[in-house]
Amino acid sequence: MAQRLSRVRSWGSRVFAVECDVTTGPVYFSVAATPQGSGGDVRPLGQLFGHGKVFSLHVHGDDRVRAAKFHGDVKSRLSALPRGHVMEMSSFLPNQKRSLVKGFLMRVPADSSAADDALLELLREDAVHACSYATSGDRWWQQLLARSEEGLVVAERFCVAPAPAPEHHPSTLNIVNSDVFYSFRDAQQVLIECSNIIPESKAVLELVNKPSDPTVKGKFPVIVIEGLDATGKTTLTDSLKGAMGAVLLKSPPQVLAPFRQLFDAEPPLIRRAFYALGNYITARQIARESEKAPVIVDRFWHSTAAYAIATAVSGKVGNLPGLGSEVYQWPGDLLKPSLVLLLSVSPEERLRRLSGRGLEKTVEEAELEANHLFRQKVEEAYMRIQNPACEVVDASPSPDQVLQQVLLLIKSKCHL
Ligand SMILES: Nc1ncnc2c1ncn2[C@@H]1O[C@H](COP(=O)(O)OP(=O)(O)OP(=O)(O)O)[C@@H](O)[C@H]1O
Ligand SMILES: Nc1ccn([C@@H]2O[C@H](COP(=O)(O)O)[C@@H](O)[C@H]2O)c(=O)n1
Repeated sequence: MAQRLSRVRSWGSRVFAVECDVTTGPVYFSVAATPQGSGGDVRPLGQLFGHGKVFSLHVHGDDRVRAAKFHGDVKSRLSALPRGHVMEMSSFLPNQKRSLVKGFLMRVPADSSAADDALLELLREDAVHACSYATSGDRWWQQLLARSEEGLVVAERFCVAPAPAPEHHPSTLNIVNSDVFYSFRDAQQVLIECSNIIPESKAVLELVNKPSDPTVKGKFPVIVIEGLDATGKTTLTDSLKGAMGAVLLKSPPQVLAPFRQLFDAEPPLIRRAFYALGNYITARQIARESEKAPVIVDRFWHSTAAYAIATAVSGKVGNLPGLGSEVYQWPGDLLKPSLVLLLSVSPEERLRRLSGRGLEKTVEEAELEANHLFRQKVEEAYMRIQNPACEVVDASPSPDQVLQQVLLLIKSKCHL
């Protein structure tokens, strides 16, 4: 057990955050080997641990690809438990980047034995740390569980105390290089690490590995059109192509289309690295085509970063990293467009356009519809990305009016 604990660096100084309600924010607590003066409101702890049986699980491990895959596996196994309620739970060292470990808090009725069986099975994996919660006297205890011949046993226990909310939401600690990649090499490294378990990674790596200098664009302007789905990007980019005699490119590029569905089903680490690499392929195409004509690009790095940040940061828009944070910086080795335009329509108009189109939605698109908070976070993250920042375009008028408005903007910003 000592060996198991040693892998969880500084367990005693970790803070735990449980997302009970995304609108009110997480409940924070810390643990210590001996009781400490609580000095905080203990009622949320009672509300968290005091109903039925409560367990928490964290997936640690040095192999980040395996840990990411296993985390998804744990979630589906816990979610399948009858009469269970699963909440996101993370543990972290306050203000320490890359210290976040993701996990779950699970509540089941007191008479349920299914959860014990599931934990016993999961604890076969070294990377899993499971705890139960119990009260004695006026204190709550976190009990680290281990497998034994008799079943689950308590190996060690820690006293729980309320902890103050950190300055920044904990999910922001691990965005860099887990959700958003700021160099070709960092994204490429994830797919290299995946090659054994996802053979298609090798084919993607071969497509991106072609040598060239992707940061340099040609003499013609490069205009990126961004926005949530159904804001009119396809309609506008097609019209701009005709009106400007431009070349139309997309990110992810067509060559990655056969792999997209597969990578969309992978955990964020792998999925986001795939989209990041797609931008470098598109950048190469932009560099080549902008030597000959203006280039219009349907989605680029703003989309990759904004969706990734909005997904990684749970809860309210206020939980996003602040304006000026490093997470909104453009990758130093990625070609910079001349202009980025963000199409914006009201949520009602977007839904009208989505339903009018009647196409099948991706899971993420379906979530956008259901989750107002998520949509707000994606739009806010789009607008916080810097250098180049995007110009917001009101895309609610008719297609032709939007086209004329955008042509004028391009003329003035790109000095055409
Ligand atoms: N200015 C507009 N006014 C009214 N309807 C529009 C306008 N622009 C596009 N639409 C309609 O809205 C729907 C979505 O448009 P479009 O496919 O261009 O959006 P998109 O941003 O490319 O979506 P996605 O990202 O999901 O591919 C289509 O049915 C399209 O005809
Ligand atoms: N450059 C990009 C483009 C897309 N994504 C991800 O794809 C989804 C939206 O794509 P559509 O084809 O539906 O427009 C969205 O969920 C993004 O996560 C990306 O990451 N980078």
